[in-house]
Amino acid sequence: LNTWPNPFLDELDSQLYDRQGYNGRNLPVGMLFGQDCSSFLFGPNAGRANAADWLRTAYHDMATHNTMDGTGGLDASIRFQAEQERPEAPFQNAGDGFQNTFAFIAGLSNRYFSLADNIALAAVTAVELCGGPKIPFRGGRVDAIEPNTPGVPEPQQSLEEHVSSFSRQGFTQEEMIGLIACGHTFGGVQHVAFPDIVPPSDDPQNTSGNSRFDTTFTHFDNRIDNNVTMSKFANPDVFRSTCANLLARMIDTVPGGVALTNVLEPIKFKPVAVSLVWVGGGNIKLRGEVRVWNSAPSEITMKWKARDGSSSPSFSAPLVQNTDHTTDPLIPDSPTITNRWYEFPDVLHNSTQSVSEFWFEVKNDDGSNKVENLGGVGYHLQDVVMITNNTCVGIDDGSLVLTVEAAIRADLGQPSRVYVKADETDQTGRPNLKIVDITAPLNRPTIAGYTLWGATFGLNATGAFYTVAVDIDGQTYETNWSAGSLDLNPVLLNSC
Ligand code: HEM
Repeated sequence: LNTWPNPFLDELDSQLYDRQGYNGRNLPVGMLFGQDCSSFLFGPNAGRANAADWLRTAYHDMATHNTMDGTGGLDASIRFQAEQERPEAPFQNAGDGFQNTFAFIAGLSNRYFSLADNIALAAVTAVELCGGPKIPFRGGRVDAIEPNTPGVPEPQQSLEEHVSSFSRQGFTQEEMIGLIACGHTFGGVQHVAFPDIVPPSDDPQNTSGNSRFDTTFTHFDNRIDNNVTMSKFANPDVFRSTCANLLARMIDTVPGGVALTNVLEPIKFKPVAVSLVWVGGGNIKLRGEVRVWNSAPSEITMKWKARDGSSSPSFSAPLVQNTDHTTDPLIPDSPTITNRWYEFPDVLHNSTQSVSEFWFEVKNDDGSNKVENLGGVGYHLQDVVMITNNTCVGIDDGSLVLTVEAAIRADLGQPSRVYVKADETDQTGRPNLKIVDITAPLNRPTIAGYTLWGATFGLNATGAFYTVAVDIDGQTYETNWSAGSLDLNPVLLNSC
């Protein structure tokens, strides 16, 4: 895919592959990085595990799907209290596993990573980090804005009812048996949720009275005690590959009209958090890093072109590997993969010359050379708008306050609109964009071809991503930066 930048795919890639280490995403923390999958939101002695809650949440969210009319599916509608407390079906959504899952993942979503993608990835993370197989992952799920019609199977229903319910969800009887087995390798049934099925517990290590489906309730394996229909799954490889398939289909069961991405493959050479920043006095810097997948180039050189498309041998500087920055994608069944990070060169560019395009020459550790230029296209930048290093985030009375200062090119004429887009959540926890217009400065001197615009405002925000957008002559130009990359953008470390 030669469309760069693509912040949506970049973010999905980070969520899935920057699992442990630098830039590490937070879902794996819920598994304590797979080292001890017994970890539970409310401490160790409840006899419960996040892994079980996260997988069960994904299934119950999906189980409302109706293949006939395309309604329901994995769309985060399980977050609505109404869906968790269905009066017509007191058993199906019993227990606190859904609230627990949302308590963990709330705030980890953003404009590129919906709550529904988050639920799907939480299930994948639980299975992959707790001994299970790698599950193909796609992104692009859309969050429901209201509860779905009921549809989760209930424990007291007959086998026929279960078969017809799974058929409505898009699974055959055999797939139903498989999916339940794959799900019930984790966790158990809680006394607090099902007092008629499970007796109370006086075990101080199991205060919720969780009666486990098997003895390895925090480990993904084919041990599911007392299940005679499962002889095929006695072969652990068959169990793993069947579960990988069924669980992928489960999380990809989405409402009609929702288009998912292709299965994500790691971006092998990934420029991250790239932006031009105005550092004052007519000088700009090109900030960013490159994540290199599982190799250790001996040298990476950045080359660039000026705004007018010209280049010169002096438009060249080495990237510096930051040896503190490594990530492990924790891919099951793969040998240890180490991803390394290289920082863009700290070069001052003159704003009248500027930068319009860059690419890299890579010397690999085996002596071979490679040019990274998106297959000849090059990484293209806009320089119409950039933030300045007076941009900062502060806290006032416990709330986030964002101060934005943007340098906007003067030679293209007067912008019809300049506005900031910042991540917020709505009252149901769904990611939402706050859009704030910046009014034109009163007397605006032009410095080296740029005019400075600014605004300060409060945010009810997760503060994940920020954008300044400029409309000029029917065109929109945007610069993006993220709070997650604070130390990539030291400008943001300036507290206001
Ligand atoms: C006929 C279908 C199903 C029925 C009747 C059923 C029933 C149940 C019940 C009664 C519990 C106990 C819940 C609690 O005490 O909190 C449970 C737990 C669980 N279920 Fe299912 N289930 C079904 C299918 C599935 C599927 C397809 C999956 C996932 C692929 C799944 C994953 C889980 C997990 C992970 C737990 C453990 C939760 C924990 O320990 O906190 N279930 N199930």
